[in-house]
Amino acid sequence: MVKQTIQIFARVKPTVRKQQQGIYSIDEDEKLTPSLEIILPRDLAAGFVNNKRESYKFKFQKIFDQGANQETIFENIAKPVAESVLAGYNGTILAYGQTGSGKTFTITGGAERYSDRGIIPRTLSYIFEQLQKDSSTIHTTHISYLEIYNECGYDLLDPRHEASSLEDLPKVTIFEDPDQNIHLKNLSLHQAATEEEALNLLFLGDTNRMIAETPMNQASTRSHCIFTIHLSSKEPGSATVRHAKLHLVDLAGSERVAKTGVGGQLLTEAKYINLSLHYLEQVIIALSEKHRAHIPYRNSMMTSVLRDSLGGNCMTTMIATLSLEKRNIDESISTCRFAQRVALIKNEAVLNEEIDPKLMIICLQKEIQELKDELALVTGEQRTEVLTDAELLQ
Ligand SMILES: Nc1ncnc2c1ncn2[C@@H]1O[C@H](COP(=O)(O)OP(=O)(O)OP(=O)(O)O)[C@@H](O)[C@H]1O
Repeated sequence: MVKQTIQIFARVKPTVRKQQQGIYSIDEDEKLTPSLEIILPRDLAAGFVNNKRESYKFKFQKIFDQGANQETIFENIAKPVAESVLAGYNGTILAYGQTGSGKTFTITGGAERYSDRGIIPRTLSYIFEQLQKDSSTIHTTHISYLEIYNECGYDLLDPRHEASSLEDLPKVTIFEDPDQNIHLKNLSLHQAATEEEALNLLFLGDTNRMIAETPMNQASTRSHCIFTIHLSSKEPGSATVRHAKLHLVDLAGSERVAKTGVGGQLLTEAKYINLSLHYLEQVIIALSEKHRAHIPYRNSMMTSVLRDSLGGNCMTTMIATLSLEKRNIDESISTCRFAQRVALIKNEAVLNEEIDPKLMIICLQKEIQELKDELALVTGEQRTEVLTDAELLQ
């Protein structure tokens, strides 16, 4: 078992204007945990908080400033998680931040340049490369891609997606088995034998992804998306199968409704998004408090799906994406505050091994035959007939 708190990282999006200097600073002392200081300009300090504090400091595992490229992000954040998934542990990477702060860019990547590939394509590439190297184990990889929009789940890899509107598609629903394990109904799992097949599934899902526009971001994604890589592996001849899941999560924008200036349908979306992020926050608050017996996972679909990633059997990492411009200071502070709470959550990851009953029968049959052969050798009696009822009973 590996006990670990959720790892938190910060990534600052490049700003267009030069005037943003002096709004934040990063202290990268080798001995201490790096800290990000957000400095409130005087005019904002009076309005934003009553006690007129002028700077806020937040600690992160690592802080990636504007110049950090996608390769650096992958190497530092995603690769260690991918490695533990390959070793048989569950992993989750969550991107959290306001609209336009770079969540999608970090998780999926930008379409313009190959070097802009984000965590998902790079992780797929790394995982398949490692699986290919390890020829002593039999591996199977499946992909699922879930979108949670207005508290309803949709399968982004449903082939009917292109032909039907969202409302006509069967909703993905949650059910809990008697052992309290969560299962998702109507979410398809697609086998991917190669990196290319897995990437095609990612592109298919992204094409189907619900996009609506808000005044803040021309192509803002108003939903939560969970891309999951399911890995199974077993040694040849063994009945023990290892399962590990890697959730790569692009959350919807965390900003408040008032600021986006939306109405009608978009306001409904914003309410739902805020509601599900509010439930996520409640779960995180409950988990970060000691001795809390009840954790309200069931309140929303997202927290139900991510139950294991939050305070459960999983190695979880969160990336706080920040757009550190003057007008975004309050949102950036609230993103950092959220991250500080998340950092208090302890997870306990265990190896997910189970015995495949069919393989077990084959192994036992083989063992029986070997024992029979051994017995025949000792007694000198070659018996081929089946056991009598009395012998079976015995
Ligand atoms: N580190 C970065 N380097 C270069 N461009 C970036 C970076 N981060 C974000 N961008 C660009 O900024 C824009 C907004 O980013 P992105 O769509 O990833 O935001 P988001 O947080 O996912 O927003 P939403 O909540 O709407 O999904 C995009 O055009 C993206 O390409």
